[in-house]
Amino acid sequence: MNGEQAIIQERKAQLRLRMSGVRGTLPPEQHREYSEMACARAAGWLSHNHIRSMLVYVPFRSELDTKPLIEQAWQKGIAVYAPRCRREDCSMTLHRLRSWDELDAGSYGILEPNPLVSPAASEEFVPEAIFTPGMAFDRAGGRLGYGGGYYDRLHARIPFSEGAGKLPVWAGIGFEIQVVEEVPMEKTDARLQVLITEAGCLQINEEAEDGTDAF
Ligand SMILES: Nc1nc2c(c(=O)[nH]1)N(C=O)[C@@H](CNc1ccc(C(=O)N[C@@H](CCC(=O)O)C(=O)O)cc1)CN2
Ligand SMILES: Nc1ncnc2c1ncn2[C@@H]1O[C@H](COP(=O)(O)OP(=O)(O)OP(=O)(O)O)[C@@H](O)[C@H]1O
Repeated sequence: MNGEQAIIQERKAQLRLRMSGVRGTLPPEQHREYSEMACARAAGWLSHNHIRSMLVYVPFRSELDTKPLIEQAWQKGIAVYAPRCRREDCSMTLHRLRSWDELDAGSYGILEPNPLVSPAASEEFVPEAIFTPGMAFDRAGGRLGYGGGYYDRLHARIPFSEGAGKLPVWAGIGFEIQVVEEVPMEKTDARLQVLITEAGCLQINEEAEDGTDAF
């Protein structure tokens, strides 16, 4: 690790500390209302872009509740996939999710698809949209996760998938209170193309000026 990377990682650690409690400050009623508003925006965005398959996180801790989005997608016949963590190498496998019964407590206590009921999709499979979780986001596509690098690794693998046709659109979905001025980004961190919150759906078009890759 070089000095510049070490500084960015230290800034990320500080931002994680600052943001870790923020989502939890939303009163339950607001948490539910904002989750529904953001999910409705996300569902509208899917329709507008004729998206037929998506990867989406199943919420844990105080994350935005993506269940209304998943149910909307089921109703519209959009194929829903959820990730399963492999802690050994911080990678994720993608599993088709057809009902809530297919989920079990997995890594970190996150509800994940039971692989016996829903086997992993092939490594070549690429969903048309990927909704990422985050502790913080910025308006230039910056995203801060829990620090496992799970989504960065997924991004690193997908463009190189054998036979991958269209690349997915990467969209962050979270609460407006999670949007900060700037998330520190390393070279391996990819930027989101869309940011959806209860307040709006932001299309991020600008070229990054710091050399970080776009999702
Ligand atoms: N709903 C959801 N699913 C997700 C993610 C997410 O952010 N949200 N992830 C996004 O990448 C991955 C899981 N990443 C995680 C990484 C660390 C910890 C965690 O609890 N870390 C401890 C400290 C270290 C440890 O116990 O190993 C902590 O925060 O206290 C949780 C999830 C994949 N699935
Ligand atoms: N493509 C990759 N291959 C290997 N290691 C990677 C890759 N991308 C990121 N990493 C490493 O993973 C670690 C965590 O990265 P980072 O802090 O960006 O996680 P995060 O985006 O907050 O987490 P997550 O994606 O799990 O929510 C860092 O040490 C980073 O160098």
